[in-house]
Amino acid sequence: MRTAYRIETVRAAEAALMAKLPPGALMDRAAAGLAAACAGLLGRGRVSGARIVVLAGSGDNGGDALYAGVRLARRGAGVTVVRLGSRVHEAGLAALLRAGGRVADDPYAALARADLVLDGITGIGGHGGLRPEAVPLVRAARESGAVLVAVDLPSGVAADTGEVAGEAVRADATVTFGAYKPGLLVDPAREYAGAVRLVGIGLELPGEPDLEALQHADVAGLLPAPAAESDKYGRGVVGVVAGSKRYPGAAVLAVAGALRGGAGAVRYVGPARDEVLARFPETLVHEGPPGEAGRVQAWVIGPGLGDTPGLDEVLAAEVPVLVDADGLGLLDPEAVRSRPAPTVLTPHAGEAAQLLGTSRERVEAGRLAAVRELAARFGATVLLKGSTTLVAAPPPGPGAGGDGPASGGAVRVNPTGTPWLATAGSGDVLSGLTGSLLAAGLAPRDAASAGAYLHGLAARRAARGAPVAALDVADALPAAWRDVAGTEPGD
Ligand SMILES: NC(=O)C1=CN([C@@H]2O[C@H](COP(=O)(O)OP(=O)(O)OC[C@H]3O[C@@H](n4cnc5c(N)ncnc54)[C@H](O)[C@@H]3O)[C@@H](O)[C@H]2O)[C@@H](O)CC1
Ligand SMILES: Nc1ncnc2c1ncn2[C@@H]1O[C@H](COP(=O)(O)OP(=O)(O)O)[C@@H](O)[C@H]1O
Ligand SMILES: [K+]
Repeated sequence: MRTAYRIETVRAAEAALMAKLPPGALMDRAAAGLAAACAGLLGRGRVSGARIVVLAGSGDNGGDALYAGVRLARRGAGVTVVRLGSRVHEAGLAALLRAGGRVADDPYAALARADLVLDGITGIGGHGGLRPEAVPLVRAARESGAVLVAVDLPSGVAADTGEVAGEAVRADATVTFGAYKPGLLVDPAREYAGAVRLVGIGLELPGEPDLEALQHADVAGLLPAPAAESDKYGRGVVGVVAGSKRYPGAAVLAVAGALRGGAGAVRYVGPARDEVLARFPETLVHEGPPGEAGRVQAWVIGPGLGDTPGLDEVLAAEVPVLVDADGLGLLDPEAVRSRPAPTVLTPHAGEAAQLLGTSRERVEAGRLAAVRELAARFGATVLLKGSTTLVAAPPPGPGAGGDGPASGGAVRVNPTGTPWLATAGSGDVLSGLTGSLLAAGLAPRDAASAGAYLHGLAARRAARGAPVAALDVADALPAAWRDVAGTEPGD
């Protein structure tokens, strides 16, 4: 599990640790890790003679960068400091000057010649994005061809939310201290961070993070496996209400996902029975209303459904329900909140915007806030799809499903996937898959995060650098499942 903590928590852990250590010890640890990472990026034997520029802001983030500069200067690098703001970390600057570093006469000339630039403008103390005077320097650093290394965070991004107001440093790599910050894992900020390396500085952090990303072994521990005596009903039946005369394909895709999600049987309800059966003869089909379809342990409703017949009936069922696509358009928060069984909503940013009464752009700029807000408003587990897929469980309530702690618990960020997934119908596969995991007995937050994980992995396998169609993703799900399930704990 990869975990991330917000600024307040990191600062509290830092304060507790600093109280036990001599002054400067933590910054020294951070600078040592940073310098080692820079040496690695420059390459073996390339530190001596390397031209390094430190962009130093006024806080401790600049201090880290300056002390890393000291270590690199002692190994023979030529280190030049560009001061931003009225003051810099004076002890750090003095140490760097003693080690042979100097303050740049012409910052742009220094940047143009640099092999590596350290962005020490702001870290977790930054607010309000890059200031105007920093913008041209950051652009010059980006255009210079030097390796651009962000210290703790790319300056200009919001550590807690992943939001980026205006310009920010686009780093090749970020060396972060003590803990990942949410912004390093959530777009748009994630994209600015480049390759992220965590340097341990000995922080003791709380057991419950603000954000977590499952890894193979975590997902392996969640996936259902049939016992020797399981029958198909024991493994769970997932009901899929999807498709319409206009969009029969959505039904086929949702069923394709559902058949690969671990349920023992898939029941399809809707007008696309012929299309579904032609492709998947193993599907149980039903043409009447969902309530008469027979036993079902979890419902998926919405993909390609048009005007959503059956939504009220499905929501009335006392089993988990996943609502996607067209089903989301008519959703009444109170109807969802008052359900005794869990509900999972799987909007993309546009659908989330509609549900929240805001714009798509605002959802994409502030995904974490949007997913938390939706989970609270609907009392549902929400899987917000997109370039960073997030899963938030609701705060406790009738529909919470009992798997989230008091606050709703950590938001999960999905680490798999590929931009090739942005293809029509791939969301239908995901809703079928996730519904199937729900029917197999996974708790809502686990079903949603394991579903997103497998879906993203399958897409990567299917794509391997080329376009994929949604059905290719569904076809790659068993291989993705095997990759994950074959993982030993700790892998
Ligand atoms: N507290 C600790 O024990 C440790 C802190 N460390 C470093 O310290 C950093 C936090 O240091 P600080 O709290 O001093 O904060 P920062 O260095 O992140 O930034 C605060 C300073 O930047 C200025 N500032 C704020 N927003 C700005 C903006 N948009 N543009 C330009 N300047 C801006 C503020 O006036 C303040 O002087 C961490 O990110 C990390 O790099 C590490 O050394 C590890 C240990
Ligand atoms: N830029 C992106 N990078 C990675 N994955 C993406 C990106 N954009 C969309 N996706 C993923 O693609 C899928 C698209 O689903 P959705 O928007 O519901 O499309 P559809 O309704 O056509 O099925 C989701 O799993 C989503 O997370
Ligand atoms: K920085």
